[in-house]
Amino acid sequence: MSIHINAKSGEIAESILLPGDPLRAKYIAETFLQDVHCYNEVRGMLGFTGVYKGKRISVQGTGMGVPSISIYVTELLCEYGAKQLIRVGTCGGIQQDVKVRDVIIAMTASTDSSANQLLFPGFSFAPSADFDLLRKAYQASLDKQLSVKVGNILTADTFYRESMEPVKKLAEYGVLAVEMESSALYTLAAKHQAKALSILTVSDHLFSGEADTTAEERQTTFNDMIVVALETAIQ
Ligand SMILES: O=P(O)(O)O[C@H]1O[C@H](CO)[C@@H](O)[C@H]1O
Ligand SMILES: O=c1cc[nH]c(=O)[nH]1
Repeated sequence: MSIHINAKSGEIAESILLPGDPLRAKYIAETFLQDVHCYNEVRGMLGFTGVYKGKRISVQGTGMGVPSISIYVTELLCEYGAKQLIRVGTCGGIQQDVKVRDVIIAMTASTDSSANQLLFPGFSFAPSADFDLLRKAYQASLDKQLSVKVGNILTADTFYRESMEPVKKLAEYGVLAVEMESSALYTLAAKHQAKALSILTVSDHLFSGEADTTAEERQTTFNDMIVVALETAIQ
C-alpha cells in the first residue's frame, strides 16, 4: 500500500497504461482486458489489473497536471515496481497539419512546469520517451493505418491561458500539440530507469478551433490509441 494507491504487493503489473481520467481507466479495463480486478479506489483514482493477449497489464488513472501524475507515477515506480509506463491521453493540436483525431507520439516533452527547473537549476532537462516503446508504438500505428505524428509536445501547467503567444512561439519551433503530464512522466521514468511513452489523441485544435465531432468518432479514435498502447506494451 502507498499513500494514494491501496493495492497489495503484486497486484499491479509491471506494464501500466496511464489515462488522465479514472473513468477512462475503467473503460479500458472493461473493454480490452480479461480477468479484470480493481485494485484502487482511493480518491476515486481508479486502478485495474487484467490480462491482454496473455500478458498482465494494469491501467491507472493519473488525474490532470504534473503534480497529480507525479504522485501516481512515483508510487507506481517506488512502491509497486513499475517498469513500463504508457500514458494514453488527449491533447490539443497546434500545427496546421495536426488534425483532430490524429495520434501523436511524444518523442520529447517541452514544459512550462517549474518542477524540472527546481530539479536541475540552471539547466533545461529534455524529458524524452523510451526509444524502444516509441518505435513499437509508431509501427503499431502504421500497421493500423492511423494518421500518426511523432515529435515534440508541450506539457503545460495551465489549461486556460491569458495569452496564446507562448504556444504560438512553440508552434513556430515545431511543437505538435499541448497536454499536461508527459514531461513529468518522462522525467520520473528516467530517474528510476523505467521505460515511458505518451501516446495522445488530438481532441481539439488550439488555433483553428476544430474539435471532436461525434461521441462515436471520439470513441473509435480513442479505441485505436488504446490498441496501439496495448500492442506496444505486450511486445
Ligand atoms: O485526456 P487526459 O489524459 O486527461 O489529458 C489531457 O486532458 C486534460 C485536460 O482536459 C489534461 O490532463 C490533458 O493532459
Ligand atoms: O491539455 C489539453 C488537452 C486537450 N486539449 C487542450 O487544449 N489541452
